[in-house]
Amino acid sequence: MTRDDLFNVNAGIVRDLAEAAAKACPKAFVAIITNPVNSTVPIAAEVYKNNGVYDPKRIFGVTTLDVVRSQAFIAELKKLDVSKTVIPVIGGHSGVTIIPLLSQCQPSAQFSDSEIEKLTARIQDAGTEVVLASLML
Ligand SMILES: NC(=O)C1=CN([C@@H]2O[C@H](COP(=O)(O)OP(=O)(O)OC[C@H]3O[C@@H](n4cnc5c(N)ncnc54)[C@H](O)[C@@H]3O)[C@@H](O)[C@H]2O)C=CC1
Ligand SMILES: O=C([O-])CC(=O)C(=O)O
Repeated sequence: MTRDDLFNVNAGIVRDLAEAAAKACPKAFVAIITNPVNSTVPIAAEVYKNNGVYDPKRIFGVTTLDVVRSQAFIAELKKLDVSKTVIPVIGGHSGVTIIPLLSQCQPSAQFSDSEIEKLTARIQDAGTEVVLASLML
């Protein structure tokens, strides 16, 4: 089970909320956290397009957890102060679409090829572990 399995229920909820927002407050900044984020953001974008009010600079997917987890894993590995570790993460919010920019880590850190491989996989899979755990409750 992954975030994609949440699609059937959540797609309709996001569509209806986006429809209402496109009509009531088309200029608002919309931050979409509902999973699967990689699909719910495009759904909202399509609804806004259908309403003739789409502005790509106003619709966002929330992926901050991927940043926070990257910071925690890197600080742990490199014995850094997590509160001072900064690591940009770009892309989406699922598996290989989550792209931690390890070379841009601050303070700067050196990673071996094996560390890059393991860290990247851990960061990309961490959220899926959370989704799985919440479904087992
Ligand atoms: N992008 C991210 O980093 C994260 C995404 N999420 C996603 O956020 C979503 C919510 O997660 P939680 O807050 O943990 O769940 P939750 O179960 O605590 O809250 C869900 C809320 O949605 C409401 N709801 C249910 N059906 C609805 C409908 N038809 N219309 C409007 N509201 C409805 C429920 O009453 C409940 O208050 C999930 O899709 C989860 O996967 C959660 C955490 C992080
Ligand atoms: O839906 C959730 O609670 C989990 C999630 O996206 C994450 O931890 O990245």
